[in-house]
Amino acid sequence: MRTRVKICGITRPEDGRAAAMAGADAIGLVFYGPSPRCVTVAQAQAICAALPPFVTVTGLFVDAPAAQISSVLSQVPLDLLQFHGDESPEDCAGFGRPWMKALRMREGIDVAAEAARFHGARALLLDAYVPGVPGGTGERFDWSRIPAALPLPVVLAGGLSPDNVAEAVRQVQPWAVDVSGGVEAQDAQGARQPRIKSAAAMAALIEQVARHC
Ligand SMILES: O=C(O)c1ccccc1NCC(=O)[C@H](O)[C@H](O)COP(=O)(O)O
Repeated sequence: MRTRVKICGITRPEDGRAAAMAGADAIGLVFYGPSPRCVTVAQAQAICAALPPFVTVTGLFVDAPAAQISSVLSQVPLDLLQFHGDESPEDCAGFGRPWMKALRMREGIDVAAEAARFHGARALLLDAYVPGVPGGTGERFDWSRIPAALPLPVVLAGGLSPDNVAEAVRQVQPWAVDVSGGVEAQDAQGARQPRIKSAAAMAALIEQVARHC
């Protein structure tokens, strides 16, 4: 099975296109105000317009009001919703669109029970738990905590980069990997630039996935 790749936190049309050209299966658009990667509807529309076909556009929300999600859905051609907060299964299913649920791997979480609870999801996205930061943390979690047999496809997230994604794919064999900070551009001091992706890093990550899945 080929492991799919989603590049999350795209904020610029050229980065969406570069992700697609590098072979990304999906991109993520963050509709969460406090995120440094948040996009407006107009920015999201421009990114979508720049994409070739067959790239899944995912809209990410964190405990957003239903009216906000509906408003975005009426203006942006999202293929998939990603719920990254404390949404209930009913909240997630309320839009008539395919969706996946992010689980932050806090101490003691029962992933199998959560999978049963969110059985209507297309996938479970497993991400690092960092108190106070819902996502895009750049942190890894202990992949051995993922139960071997889950009833839903697993999207592995959290601190992945071209340097560790091969190990992640070998160890976890997820349906997909989801990467944000690990493919961001860096400034002269090596600090990540959250609104800019590195085309070279995206290509390197996708090549690593292709070679090791
Ligand atoms: O990217 C964000 O800023 C973000 C903010 C709030 C909730 C979720 C967010 N990102 C979700 C993603 O799907 C990321 O790809 C995932 O958390 C992994 O991020 P990273 O560790 O930086 O690769």
